[in-house]
Amino acid sequence: MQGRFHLYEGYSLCKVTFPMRIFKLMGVETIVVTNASGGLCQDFKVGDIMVIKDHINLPGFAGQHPLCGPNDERFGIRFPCMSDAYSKDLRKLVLDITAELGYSNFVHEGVYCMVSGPNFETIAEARMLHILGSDSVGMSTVPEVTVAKHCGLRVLGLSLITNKVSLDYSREEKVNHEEVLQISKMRAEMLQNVLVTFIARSHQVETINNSNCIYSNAV
Ligand SMILES: O=P(O)(O)O[C@H]1O[C@H](CO)[C@@H](O)[C@H]1O
Ligand SMILES: Nc1nc2[nH]cnc2c(=O)[nH]1
Repeated sequence: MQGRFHLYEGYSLCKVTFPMRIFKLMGVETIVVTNASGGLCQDFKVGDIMVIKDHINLPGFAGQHPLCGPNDERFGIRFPCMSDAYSKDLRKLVLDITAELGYSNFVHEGVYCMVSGPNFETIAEARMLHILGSDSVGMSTVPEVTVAKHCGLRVLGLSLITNKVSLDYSREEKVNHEEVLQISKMRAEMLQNVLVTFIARSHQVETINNSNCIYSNAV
């Protein structure tokens, strides 16, 4: 896919996640999700890639959850497990690939937190998210991954750190969407290299077949 639907654009989470169920019905088994996010982890630098190892579904805590409502048993169970939403095998494969490509210095694993947006975080909000265990924050991905996991798709998630989120009242810099787009363009080729190699090698991971799907926005 080129682009995605966002909650902040006014789409329901049912619409935001609809492509996942279409992919499932098409026979796709694995999805690769990419996004842009703000770095909360102080070790992260602008331009780093975060391999998503877990997420925090903040809108979900407030009842904005794509699986609310009657459960469609054709896709998955009522109470799905979410503790392994991001495949360990796929994470290992992509970490091996980035090491081989010489990218290790700017690739990390971390926890992505979804907020609804559309505003960027206040400093107090950013501090709270950091304390809660988030390494980066963005406005997408989590609903799609939740629905993908619900219907048995395997997920690889890559997040490009496009800006550092300010946790400090004395810092003057302000995040803006142009910066997000600019860093995304800057890193597009590198991410493409990673993904092309990942797809070529994905047969090495036992249960992957060739039915992979890339689902990205900013990159
Ligand atoms: O759509 P993704 O890649 O998550 O992009 C992120 O960047 C945009 C804000 O600059 C928001 O859409 C946010 O979610
Ligand atoms: N919420 C949020 N989304 C982003 N997308 C890219 N950067 C950011 C950020 O700092 N905060």
